[in-house]
This record gives sequence, C-alpha cells and structure tokens, in this order.
Amino acid sequence: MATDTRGLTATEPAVRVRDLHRSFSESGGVLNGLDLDIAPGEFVALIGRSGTGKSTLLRALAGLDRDVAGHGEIEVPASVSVVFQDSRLLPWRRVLDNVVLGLRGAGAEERGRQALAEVGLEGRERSWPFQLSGGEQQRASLARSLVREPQLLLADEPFGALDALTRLRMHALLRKLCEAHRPAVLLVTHDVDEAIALSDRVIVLDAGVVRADVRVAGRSPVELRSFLLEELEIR
Ligand SMILES: Nc1ncnc2c1ncn2[C@@H]1O[C@H](COP(=O)(O)OP(=O)(O)OP(=O)(O)O)[C@@H](O)[C@H]1O
Repeated sequence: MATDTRGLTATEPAVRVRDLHRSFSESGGVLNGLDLDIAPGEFVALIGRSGTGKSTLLRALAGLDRDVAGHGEIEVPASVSVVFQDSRLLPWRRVLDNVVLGLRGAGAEERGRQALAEVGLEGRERSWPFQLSGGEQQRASLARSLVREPQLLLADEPFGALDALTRLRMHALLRKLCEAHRPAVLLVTHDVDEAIALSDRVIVLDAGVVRADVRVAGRSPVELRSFLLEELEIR
C-alpha cells in the first residue's frame, strides 16, 4: 500500500514523511527527498512558488497518488479529510446529503445537521449546492470534512476562489473549527498573510524540499512576513 495509515498515540506525530521522492518524467523530480513531521493538533501552512510540489505532496498524503509507493515513507492517521479549492459538492444531492454521504449509523444525519450549524448553514440542509454562494459551498465542504472527525485535515487552496472579505470570514471559521476539533492540518496556500494568520508553523517548499520551517508563535507578523517573502524570493 502506498500510504501507511494508523491510529495515533499522544507521542507520535500525526504525519511523518521521510525521504519522499516523486517525479512525473525523466527530466527531474518534483519532490526530492522531502522530510516532514506534523504533530497531532498542529496547524501547518505550506507555501512555495508555483510548481514546487505542494499539491503533489498533499495528494500523496491524501492517498490520491497511487504511484507514490516505494518513493519514500509516508505515515498518516487512519482518518484523513481533504478540502479543495472548489467545494466538490455533488450537484444532484442536497446540502445535508452531501455532508453525510457515506456516513453510517443512526446518528449520521444528526451529526450532519450539527456540522452544518457549526459552519453557519443551519436551515440550508435541504438546499441544492447551486443555491449556495461560493463561500457557503466551501463552508458545506468544511462541514463534510469535519463531520468525519478527521485526525488530519488536508486543504489545498481552500479559499483561493473567494473574495477577500469572505476569505477573512473563512479564516476565522477555520480557526474556530480547528480549535474545537483539534485535527492536525496541512494547508496549502499562496497567501503568506493567510499562512501567518492561521497556522502554528509555516513551511516553505522549494524544488521539492523544505527550504524553511518556522514557528509563528512569538514572532512579529511583519518580520515573519518579510522573512517568508525573502524565502519565496519575492522582494
Ligand atoms: N499527474 C501529473 N503528471 C505530470 N506532471 C505532474 C502531475 N502532477 C504534478 N505534475 C507536475 O509537477 C509539478 C509540481 O506540481 P504541483 O501541482 O505539485 O505544484 P504546486 O506547488 O502545487 O503548484 P501551484 O502553486 O501552481 O499549484 C508541476 O510541474 C506539474 O506540472
């Protein structure tokens, strides 16, 4: 199996990646011996210039890259949820049905309703996805992830398509949800300010390896921002 999944103990990292290599052609690797640990409950943002392998890493962790086997070690928790830039709600199912899709057990629907209430979509259970705004669709997508109580939440530019104000609202919501549910989070973003605002740690990926790995706590956001922009070679 490509990805090793397991239950977690308090002392183990939620995510452990060692010497991960991935290439898609003869001409060079996209991931070039990447190492990464994420602690349970830790929120890590992953930034890097376009094409540096962020989505490739996320797909490998999500188990969506079937050909990554044998290219390094990947350990992730048993329950992983993924949120993408588009909500990926099924258009032919109502919002609540999307949220609980695949869930079993008598309490599934009630848990779905609670998750929708948590993201501020109480009363929209029977709406169709097309009846929701872009931000509401992303909130439904977050509810669909969180109702599964993942130990790891992977998010690939989840707010990239939203306007600035909706984005800020989604930041506050995501922080609140993560504080309540405490999944480990890996958030891929192009937005340095989003990375600083949301995360405990920011990782800069460059040419498929970790170029910088910084803790946010205790650092001035202004100084951290300029350090990260330098690491991204944006001056
Ligand atoms: N399935 C694939 N087949 C061929 N090439 C791929 C595949 N997936 C990714 N690549 C290539 O790997 C490189 C890294 O892609 P990836 O999507 O991981 O970058 P990224 O850092 O997420 O970029 P961006 O910030 O632009 O989204 C790119 O050159 C891309 O074309």
